Amino acid sequence: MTGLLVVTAVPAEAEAVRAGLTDPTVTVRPVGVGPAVAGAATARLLALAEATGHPFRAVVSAGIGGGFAGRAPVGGTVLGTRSVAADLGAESPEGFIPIDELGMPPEWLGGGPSVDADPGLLADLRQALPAATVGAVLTVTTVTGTAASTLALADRHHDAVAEAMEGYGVAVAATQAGLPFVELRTVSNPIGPRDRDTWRMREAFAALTEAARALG
Ligand SMILES: O=C(O)c1cccc(C(=O)CC[C@H]2O[C@@H](n3cnc4c(=O)[nH]cnc43)[C@H](O)[C@@H]2O)c1
Repeated sequence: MTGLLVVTAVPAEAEAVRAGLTDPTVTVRPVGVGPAVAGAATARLLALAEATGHPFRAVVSAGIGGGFAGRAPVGGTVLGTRSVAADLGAESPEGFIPIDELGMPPEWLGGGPSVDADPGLLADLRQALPAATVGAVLTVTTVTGTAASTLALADRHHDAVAEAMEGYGVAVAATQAGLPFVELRTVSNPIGPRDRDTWRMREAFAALTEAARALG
């Protein structure tokens, strides 16, 4: 049995995680942006590891993300209680309808539109990262960039503290492989009207390196 698989979206996130690791059994791979490519690439990594007799024991979706104002500060660390496919559903004149309210059976969704973090893995990371904000992390395929959509998401998900673009896809891949999963994010920007000048990538990458010390 090999160690933990940590997947990030982009190589810069993977480098930030590697810089903080103290456990040599942790494998870090950048798998691409968005839930589809990240989920497919994670599934392939897990299958290859299994086929070569070195299966991973757990999967972490890690990287930077946006934080909901008042819930997760820029520069801070977030541990996901669950990863939610927040824009999977249907628009209607009355507003967004989540996929699970459209009458589709959960098995068509790989278990449902939200995957819970493994309780043991989450508890270990909470202990190692006591300052982290703990709550749901939304997975979106479009970065939220208006006040109206920020409000709608925050209203729909009272437990949500952050959003990113890969967690749910990686969570489905881990779950289908029967492996524990958790999402770890550091906050690079507030969620809201798009203003690239407010993004604090350097702080978020530094926080990711610090948080990675807890992995393994
Ligand atoms: O949005 C941009 O302008 C942009 C340009 C170049 C690079 C990036 C990234 O490296 C983002 C990678 C990764 O970050 C996550 N992320 C960060 N902030 C948010 C957010 O507010 N909402 C959703 N996702 C966010 C996401 O997981 C990306 O894959 C960005």
